[in-house]
Amino acid sequence: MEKSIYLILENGTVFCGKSFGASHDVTGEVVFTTSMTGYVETLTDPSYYGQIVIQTFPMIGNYGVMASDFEGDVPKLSAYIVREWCHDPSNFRCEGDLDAFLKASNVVGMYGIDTRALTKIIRDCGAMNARITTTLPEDLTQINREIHEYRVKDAVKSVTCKEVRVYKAEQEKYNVVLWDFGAKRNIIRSLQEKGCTVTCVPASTTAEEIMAYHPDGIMLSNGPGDPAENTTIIAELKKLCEYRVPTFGICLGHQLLALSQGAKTTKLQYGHRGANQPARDMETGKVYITSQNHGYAVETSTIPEFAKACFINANDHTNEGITYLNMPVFSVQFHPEACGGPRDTMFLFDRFIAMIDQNR
Ligand SMILES: NC(=O)CC[C@H](N)C(=O)O
Repeated sequence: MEKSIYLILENGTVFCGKSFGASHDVTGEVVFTTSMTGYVETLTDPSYYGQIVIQTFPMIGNYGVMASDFEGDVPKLSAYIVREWCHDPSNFRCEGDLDAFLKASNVVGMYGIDTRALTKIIRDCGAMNARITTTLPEDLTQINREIHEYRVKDAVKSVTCKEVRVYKAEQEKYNVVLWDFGAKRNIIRSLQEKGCTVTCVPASTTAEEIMAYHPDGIMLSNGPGDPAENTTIIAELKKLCEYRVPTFGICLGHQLLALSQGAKTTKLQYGHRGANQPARDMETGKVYITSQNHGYAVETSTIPEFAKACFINANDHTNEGITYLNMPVFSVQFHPEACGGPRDTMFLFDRFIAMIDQNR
């Protein structure tokens, strides 16, 4: 029999569920993702660092876990909540089940709770902190204070690569530096497919050090945490932009780029996390279905006059992309590299390559 465990939300609500995966107490920000598939990518996406992730889809794990779908080396999220997990996955690529994977990765899992009720609370009250605990004390005052005070610290520093790594393209045509703030692997794969040899550099790299690689293009990766906290990176990025090298930013990369050019970011009520978020191309009016995972957004009214918004979210009209008019630079809030999610916006990698070609 699995043990009972408790989820204590910052607003005082307590859910009782069952334990799977690792079993220890953990605190984090609770967020939900609406993806129906792609849970392996969700579990290993470094952008979830410090978060307790809820899957709104009721049954998770039916095709098992396979290392070739990982988006990072190991899971960085704090805990994982599902309605029900699949004990007997079926898939020719399956290498193990969800429970074994969470145990091996030391990630706390919770199942058997009403994830719909939980998601409704997050939708109404906004993303909030929570604690998962094996023992529920009678007096919650102390725990409630700790939950309330919890903040993710050093998010980017905790997930960036420790040293430079080079990923060769089969037929190398371009040399791209990927500034790694917690990059998903499919960004690297997508660039390699386009003939880019990718030099992945740690978040602490300076603009001068990046320029020393003589890059044809620069890719700014996704990553965890509050974008505005990365003040050193933002200052380096401002310097880097002055070299006018073709640059493409994704998610956190998009936010950092905007911040470096004087725009502001705000926290969304409960963020966009899922595989069917609609992003409207503001020039053509065409709507693309995109994969997303973010809790912050660039405030449209703060976008500088030398830039223009090029995508907006068709649900809540928040900014989803910016093109800079004074330099060969553009960025998007969603994930064109997909995984898990639709490949509708893969063409943005071609746009980046075209920018590089034009600049040569
Ligand atoms: N996936 C990402 O890059 C997320 C960016 C940022 N941490 C946010 O939550 O908004």
